[in-house]
Amino acid sequence: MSNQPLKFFAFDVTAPAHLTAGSWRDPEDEGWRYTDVDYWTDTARMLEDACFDGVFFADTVGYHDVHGGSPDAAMRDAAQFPINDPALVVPAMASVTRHLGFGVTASLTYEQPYALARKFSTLDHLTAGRVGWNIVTSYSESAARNLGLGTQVPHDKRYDMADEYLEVCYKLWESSWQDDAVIRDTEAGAYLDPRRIHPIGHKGTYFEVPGVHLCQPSPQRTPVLFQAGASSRGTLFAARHAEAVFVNTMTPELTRHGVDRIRTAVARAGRDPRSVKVLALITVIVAPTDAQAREKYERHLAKVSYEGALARYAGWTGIDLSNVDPDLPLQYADVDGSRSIVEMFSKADPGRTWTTRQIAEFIGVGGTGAVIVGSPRTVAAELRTWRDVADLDGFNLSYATKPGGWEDFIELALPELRRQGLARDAYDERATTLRERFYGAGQRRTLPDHPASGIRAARHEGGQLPGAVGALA
Ligand SMILES: Cc1cc2nc3c(=O)[nH]c(=O)nc-3n(C[C@H](O)[C@H](O)[C@H](O)COP(=O)(O)O)c2cc1C
Repeated sequence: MSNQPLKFFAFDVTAPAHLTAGSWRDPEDEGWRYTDVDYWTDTARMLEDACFDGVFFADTVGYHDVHGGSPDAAMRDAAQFPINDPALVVPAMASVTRHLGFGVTASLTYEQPYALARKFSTLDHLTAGRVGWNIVTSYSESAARNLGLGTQVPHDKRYDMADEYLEVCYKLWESSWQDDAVIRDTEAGAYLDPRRIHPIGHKGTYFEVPGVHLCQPSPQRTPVLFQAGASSRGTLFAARHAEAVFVNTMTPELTRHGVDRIRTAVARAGRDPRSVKVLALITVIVAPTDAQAREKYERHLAKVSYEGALARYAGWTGIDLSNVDPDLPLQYADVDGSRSIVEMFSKADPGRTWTTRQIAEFIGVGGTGAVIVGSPRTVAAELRTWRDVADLDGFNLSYATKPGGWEDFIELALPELRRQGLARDAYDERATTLRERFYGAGQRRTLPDHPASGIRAARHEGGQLPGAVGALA
């Protein structure tokens, strides 16, 4: 268990509504401003003033059309739809901040590694090393249909492809360019020294990338790698590649089982299990007193869209519950969508069964994460319990309305968390990149036991460089 101050990320999406079904109906909610760049720069300033570690953007390249066999319910409730590309607001947010990190979800199923590696190198340059990639393989049939695959790649095969995808990215980020390849030698007439830029020569089962990376080395080279799929295959993937995992939550005890499983898998993969940071999805509803917080929560509950919640569940998992008796208990089924979400409402707690109605009620506020409701003291006590029981490093904070949910957290809960040593009140000025935020000042590159470091070492430090593109005259 970590005694460091907790890490806090704001969990958001570039869409009018995220995990709380019907949040947009609250007059205080400003989710509709997602198309306005000022909204994002204001949010960035607010989070940096409060010393948040970062903002964490969810994303999907599909829409929820499984519920009732149509996208109607998702469209009516703005259930993660319409949705813009989060990567494109990051440079604007970075330009008004110096410390805030950016976790950006991007699917590897619909973009070649060569193109994605370039996108993240660009973001790492423009954020001065403050970017992380939340690696997802996507759960959405509609994404597969509209992006040319017809149907989804089967669940476990997606992760097999993802392993090779990461290998290609590591080669591009870590080994293609030497640190000193940009020389800007006006005398010799050479901006670059081609001898220091190397083709990666990758030819694998799924990908072929013979050439060089398009970008010069960025501050972190490999962005901080996040992962959030907790099925058996997903956990194996996380154990190899993730530097931080993002977990759903129901109770601290159940979350602990998942966290133990991840740390055991990390150790089996030959890495230090404590080096993988665990962030939990949580929504905090805080007010000056417990009673006022409860009232606020009831107000949010009254606005929850039952159909909107089920449209989300159906989209995430591929399971349509629209024609199921809402009070019948449900059982686990293997799906090509998110298996961890199906597991959460079936196998995770052997002592409990779930009905459609209960799933909709749970998801309604804060999605697949627990909701903490109370005064600043209650919230601090709860977060401490979650940290200790579930062995967490921090939280990804969702909201019932935005930006009010985070404003309340910052104004009311943070001072108490700071008093109790649970939250920082200043940034470490020496740790300027996102990776240093996790591992301390000076650690801009992946840790030695990470596979990206293996590729870096094999190509550079071992002196065995692959053939250079050309030679300077
Ligand atoms: C807390 C949390 C947040 C997630 N956010 C996203 C997201 O924004 N976009 C996405 O495509 N998948 C998201 N996922 C889905 C997973 O990353 C994963 O691709 C999916 O759950 C399927 O993998 P699994 O069967 O191993 O769980 C999220 C999962 C969790 C637990």
